Amino acid sequence: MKIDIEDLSVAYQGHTVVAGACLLAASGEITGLVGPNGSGKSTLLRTVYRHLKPVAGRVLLDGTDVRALSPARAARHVAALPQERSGDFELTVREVVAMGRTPYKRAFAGEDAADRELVSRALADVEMADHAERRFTELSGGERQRVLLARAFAQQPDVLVLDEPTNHLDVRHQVELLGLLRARRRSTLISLHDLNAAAAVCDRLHVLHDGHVVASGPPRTVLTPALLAEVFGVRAAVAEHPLTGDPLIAFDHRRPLAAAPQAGSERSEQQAPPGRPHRPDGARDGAAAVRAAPGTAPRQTP
Ligand SMILES: Nc1ncnc2c1ncn2[C@@H]1O[C@H](COP(=O)(O)OP(=O)(O)OP(=O)(O)O)[C@@H](O)[C@H]1O
Repeated sequence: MKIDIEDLSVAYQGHTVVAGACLLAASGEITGLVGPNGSGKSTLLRTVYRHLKPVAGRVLLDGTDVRALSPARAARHVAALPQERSGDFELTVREVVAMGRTPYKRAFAGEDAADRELVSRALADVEMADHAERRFTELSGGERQRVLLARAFAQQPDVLVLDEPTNHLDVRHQVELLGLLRARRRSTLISLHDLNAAAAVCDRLHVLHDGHVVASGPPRTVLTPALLAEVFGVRAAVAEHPLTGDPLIAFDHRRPLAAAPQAGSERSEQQAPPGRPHRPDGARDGAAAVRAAPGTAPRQTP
């Protein structure tokens, strides 16, 4: 199932924080949202899982506006791992994961064998099967995150919407979670702060800056030193990962703040200036010009 986000604007108390965003998350692909703090990633994701209503624009699931779906129908299509947590559940881990089956149940209907099997599998996927009978409130932050992810898996959605799913996870569980997402090949829209993780796991990236989508494309063409300087304000080199061949970003921790880009400097085809809406056009994807951050030697990625 694909997600089409068309000219989406979202506001809090009249203050627009996502402005005319257009992006496509293709069926079966992992689509990443990256951007600085406050750029609008969570807000955009909240409109996809219907927590927020846009002031303009639409979110289409295979052409159907998500707001036209009943809550149960929407929950069968979209499972979310939001940043905001709806209270601490006084439930066992297994009961929390079983909540993922609710959209498929008639009122007061209990679990059947198929539900129990799906819940067990979801718990095993996130390595929490041994904790199934523990209280959710007794878990560490990373363990809770994995249980909530298992709940999303148990929901068997067409689309997974994950807001910073690697928060709280140690490095092994981060790697495993992202590997699991790749192995599942389910349509996934994911926000990530870790740009190296985004480069490794995402088929396409959309970069948000001040509520605008300013660049879109495969990680290799989007994550350039120029964009990292301009959008994130950091000096960085982009190399090839020696083990995987993915883009590998090395930040300059000694001089983190990049100088403002030179006026009239070269810009890749997919990169609109911050503050100006970018309309992704898959047909125009291709190798983008790679410009080094100010003060570094220019380099080309393959
Ligand atoms: N409930 C809210 N009420 C008012 N303003 C909000 C609310 N939630 C977010 N904002 C504001 O909207 C803007 C975008 O926030 P959002 O959480 O979408 O950004 P983000 O890119 O996900 O940030 P981060 O990387 O820090 O999680 C920010 O300026 C934020 O302060």
